[in-house]
Amino acid sequence: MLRDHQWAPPLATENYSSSNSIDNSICGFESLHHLLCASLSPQVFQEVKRLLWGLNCGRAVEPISLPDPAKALSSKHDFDLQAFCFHADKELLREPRIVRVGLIQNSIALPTTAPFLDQKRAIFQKVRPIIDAAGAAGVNEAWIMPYGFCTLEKRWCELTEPVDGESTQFLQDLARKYDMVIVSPILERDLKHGETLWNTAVIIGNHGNIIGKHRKNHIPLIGESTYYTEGNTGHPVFETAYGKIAVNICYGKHHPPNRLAFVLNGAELVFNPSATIRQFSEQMWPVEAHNAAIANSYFVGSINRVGNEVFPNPFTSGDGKPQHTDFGHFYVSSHFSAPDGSCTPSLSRYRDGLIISDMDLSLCRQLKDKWGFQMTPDLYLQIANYQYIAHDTECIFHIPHTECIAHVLSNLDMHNPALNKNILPKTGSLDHVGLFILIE
Ligand SMILES: NC(=O)NCCC(=O)O
Repeated sequence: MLRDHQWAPPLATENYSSSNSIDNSICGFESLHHLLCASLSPQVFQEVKRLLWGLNCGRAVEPISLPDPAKALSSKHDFDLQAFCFHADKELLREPRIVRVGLIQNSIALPTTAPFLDQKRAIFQKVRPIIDAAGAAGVNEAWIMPYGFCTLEKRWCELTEPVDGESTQFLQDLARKYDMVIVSPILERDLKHGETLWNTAVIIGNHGNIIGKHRKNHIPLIGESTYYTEGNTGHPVFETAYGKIAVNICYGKHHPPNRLAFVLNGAELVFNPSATIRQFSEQMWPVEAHNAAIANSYFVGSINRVGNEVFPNPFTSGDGKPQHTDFGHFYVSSHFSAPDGSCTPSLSRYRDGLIISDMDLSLCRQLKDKWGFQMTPDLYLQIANYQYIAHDTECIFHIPHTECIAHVLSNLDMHNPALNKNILPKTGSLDHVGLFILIE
């Protein structure tokens, strides 16, 4: 949007691999949606939109208008603000279950060389007006710190917090103030159990209470695995005042059985807070999110970090390329995907932003009834058991904390005791989560 008027179609010979490397835009546009809207005739754009973003109840996903104070905050603090609505069919026996959900994408606020406490507090200050803007909150993987894991330096461990630490306290006040549920992904230090580190999402209830936590359950081999291991919280689904939610942290989005486990435990909305760059997964980003929503009949909220983070000491990424001081451009592009295959456009590829969506959670059940993708869970449970046996000899000593077992048991039991009987041997270890907000 910022530079749309300067854009001209690229020459056929132009090297697309460098076409977005200067300002991280897409040929001068903030998002694919902006690019196509400006480049195609209205009729062609309508048809392209139908194919790329789908139809919800027979119509394009509708933008909705937001109150003026929210728009004023977005102009004043220069963040992208977009809002949409997903409908469901009217049911005879159930009232619509409409919730309003927000995802926040944000960059770090100070250079990675600034004192750590200043870095963290500056992010709080920056995110505060975005949360104020919609009375909704957003998600990023480990949102209160740079993505320092790529450097392999252990100094970033100083930015760990316990589940009830400073960032949780900061968000608890806002959760109470706006009556919203917030998911906050942090680098957790478990002070009660040997100071173990985890990549964790804390789920804060609308009364400021801590509902629970989830620990990232698939760790990519790109540095993170030298800080923490796979989480031990299973696939918890959290009953909130507004709906049943789960968090599938970043790399977990690539694992279909992982995505399936959340719906088997009752999830209606799954957040995917991420920290990832173009070279890894930009082309997979919308495809995997939409696929997760379709295959599991739940809504997905995908969020990524913003910007390029430059670190003081050069490092390599183990790919044979020269040393560098930044990991790469986080392509951001936060958006929502719905169980019927429709989705919202993405937020800016390079600016902070807040995307809000009203969604009727009835759509989850309606799609289950229509397509029946969950009619044959036993097939998948056999696979789950097989995998468990295959790993058994290696993993037998990985006994989760009692507290975690209890947590997993209660979550599983609550939603599907019949299936849990079979799932328990596999999920007898715990995982974690990210950050999002529900309003109303
Ligand atoms: N942070 C993280 O899990 N990154 C993995 C890369 C990706 O999944 O795109």
